[in-house]
Amino acid sequence: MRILEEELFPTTPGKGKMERGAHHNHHAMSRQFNRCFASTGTMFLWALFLIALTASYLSFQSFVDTSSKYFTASWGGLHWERQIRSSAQIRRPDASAGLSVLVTGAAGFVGTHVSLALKKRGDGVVGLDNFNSYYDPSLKKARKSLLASHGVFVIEGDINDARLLAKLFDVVPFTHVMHLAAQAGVRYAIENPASYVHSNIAGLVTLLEACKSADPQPAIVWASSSSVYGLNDRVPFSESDRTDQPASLYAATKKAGEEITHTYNHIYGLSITGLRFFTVYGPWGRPDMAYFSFTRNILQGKPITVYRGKNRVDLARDFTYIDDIVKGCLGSLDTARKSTGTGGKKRAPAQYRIFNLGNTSPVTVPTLVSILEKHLKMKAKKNVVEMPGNGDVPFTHANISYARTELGYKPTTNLEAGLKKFVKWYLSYYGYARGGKNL
Ligand SMILES: O=C(O)[C@H]1O[C@H](OP(=O)(O)OP(=O)(O)OC[C@H]2O[C@@H](n3ccc(=O)[nH]c3=O)[C@H](O)[C@@H]2O)[C@H](O)[C@@H](O)[C@H]1O
Repeated sequence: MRILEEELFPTTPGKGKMERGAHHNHHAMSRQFNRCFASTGTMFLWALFLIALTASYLSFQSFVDTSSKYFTASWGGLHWERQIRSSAQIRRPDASAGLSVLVTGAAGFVGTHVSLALKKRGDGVVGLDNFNSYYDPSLKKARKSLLASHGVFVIEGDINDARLLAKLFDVVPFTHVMHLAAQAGVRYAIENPASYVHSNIAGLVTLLEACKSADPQPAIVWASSSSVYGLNDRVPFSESDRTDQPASLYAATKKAGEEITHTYNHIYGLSITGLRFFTVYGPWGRPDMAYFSFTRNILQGKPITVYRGKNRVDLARDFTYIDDIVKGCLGSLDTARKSTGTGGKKRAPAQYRIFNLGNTSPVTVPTLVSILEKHLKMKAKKNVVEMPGNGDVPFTHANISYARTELGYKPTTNLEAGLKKFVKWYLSYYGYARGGKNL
């Protein structure tokens, strides 16, 4: 018994046996050697087995982590369905003219504003958001509370959760989907490329699958991006300009979204409107964006980094105020024609549109900083550095003629006025207005 154990689990494989073997004849030695070799081989197999076991345990753990990260939301039940139905209820005087909209990314910046605007005019709104931690989730929770106080219910869930989506379309026959959930940010794609594929590609397809199978099929309005113009240098950017030279993975996933939505329009008759937003800013904005992080740093006396293009040329953006964007979104929902498919089959050609929603007057980043300095009554500590090659483009500038004609879109807030409103909100939200503190 002891021998067997020694063969199976030698403490120092081979060593002792070879030393003993020196006193035996050649055959005995080779027998010993074979046995020793067999023992080493057995141990090797055991080691392999243990490694495989550990690897499968780890990958299972990561699968569990990933799944639970995305789908931890607890949803379902009668109370939950009642909340959804109530939130989706149209309360316009003429209910037949009202919309019932599923807003994805509802606790996001644009999602919050669009949801509020729809609710205020009596449309039904149900929000969906995964509350991920790309930026401070407490800001998203605060937006959720704001929405709740206006009667908009936001479900905590992921657009990749097909079961949840199917359930939602089961509970409410949404007329429209305003799809704003996405992994945003141009430069973050270098750090976390997978998150862009997860939300902007996989999530989009899961959502489109749910919309295609829904009965009735909703019309879809969704957020593309000015970044699809990439290295295009024809100004101002028109919808017909080339968009095949993206400068970032973010841009590439938004461009892919335009192609993917086209496919669903073509095959299944989904009505699609893609909106190319140009650097949207305003109250309740995104902390990862330049105007927001500059404000935070200026108030805290910390330096800001201002990127500059090649040959010391300032970067410029067609910064667009949130209220103008909201008008463009509502105009798109109102003019969207119905989807034409049923039972997952197209019955007739459906509408497919893409619009620029910009402000039409680009402003340089140093000018953005001076406007903030003026409103904050504080000087920024600026580090001017050459733009790192991580996805930025030198400038953006929207031609909005098409949106003006089709949607009646007409931006009315310039950067000076819009930043004034943003700073007012920022000071109040973070407690400065009450002599409070930096967050
Ligand atoms: O239109 C869009 O489709 C995109 O708009 C937005 O991207 P951008 O236009 O890059 O906005 P934003 O980060 O505010 O940088 C503004 C300027 O400040 C410069 N910038 C930025 C950071 C910094 O530290 N320093 C700096 O100079 C920077 O080089 C740039 O010139 C959205 O984030 C994005 O999700 C997408 O929707």
